[in-house]
Amino acid sequence: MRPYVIVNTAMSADGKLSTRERRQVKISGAQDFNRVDRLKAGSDAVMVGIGTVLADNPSLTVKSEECRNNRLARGTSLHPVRIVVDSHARTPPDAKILHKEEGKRVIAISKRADPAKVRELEKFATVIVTGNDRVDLAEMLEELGRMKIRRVMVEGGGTLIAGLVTAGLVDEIYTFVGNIIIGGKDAPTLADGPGFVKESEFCRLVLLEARRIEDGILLHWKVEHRQ
Ligand SMILES: NC(=O)C1=CN([C@@H]2O[C@H](COP(=O)(O)OP(=O)(O)OC[C@H]3O[C@@H](n4cnc5c(N)ncnc54)[C@H](OP(=O)(O)O)[C@@H]3O)[C@@H](O)[C@H]2O)C=CC1
Ligand SMILES: Nc1nc(O)c(N)c(N[C@@H]2O[C@H](COP(=O)(O)O)[C@@H](O)[C@H]2O)n1
Repeated sequence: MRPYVIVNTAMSADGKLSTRERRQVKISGAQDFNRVDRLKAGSDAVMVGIGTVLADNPSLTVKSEECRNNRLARGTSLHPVRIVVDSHARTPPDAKILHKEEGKRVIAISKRADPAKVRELEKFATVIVTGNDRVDLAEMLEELGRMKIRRVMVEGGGTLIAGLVTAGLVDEIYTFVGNIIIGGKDAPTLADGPGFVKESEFCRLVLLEARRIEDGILLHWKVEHRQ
């Protein structure tokens, strides 16, 4: 069974996740960062696409002492499993996600990945192989389920989220909308990729909550799955 998948992103008031050069922007304030930390701490795994690793070099660790202690008290590892979706094994061997603090890492690759790069990554991470040229997201999630990962938080970016949404693999979405305009038609958004053409293909959402946090608003959506 695939894990429950929760997407979390911060976007500007005009719906951008970062600048057109894919430069990371601080959109959330301290209060929202704490919420994200709690969401992460409550997950078995946190996932990003290779685009985010190359652009931001994130560590994806749980930050607050309280959240770390709660995880340890529950008998789980200090940090959720950190997962990179990376068809061609482009994750730099010195990426922070592979080295910052203890914990399990998973790199999901396709059959087309360069074996030499894969061998290098296997020193730091468990490698899952699905798909011929691109990671098969449904198969990857099934494999994560077999690894006893029940709840995955996806931190982005827009290309990976679009792939997951298109494949009907997302259950909930949190979007924090901050009080800035980043602009630029080429700046990343929540769901990039080719987009849907027909209205019947659109991903439908149910609004669970809209809450002010500092100078922005948090939207919490549930995804309506097609029967
Ligand atoms: N504000 C926020 O909350 C966040 C912002 N960001 C921003 O987002 C940007 C990065 O986003 P983006 O460039 O879209 O990269 P992503 O992190 O979404 O990674 C996309 C890559 O994932 C790989 N991938 C493998 N299989 C699939 C699949 N089946 N479907 C989709 N993708 C797949 C592809 O590379 P390959 O084919 O090589 O495997 C693809 O190019 C950065 O600017 C970052 O700062 C990121 C996270 C959160
Ligand atoms: N929640 C949130 N708010 C913002 O303003 C952001 N820019 C992001 N970006 C995401 O956070 C990751 C940073 O992870 P680490 O602090 O290195 O653990 C970054 O890669 C984006 O995924 N998120």
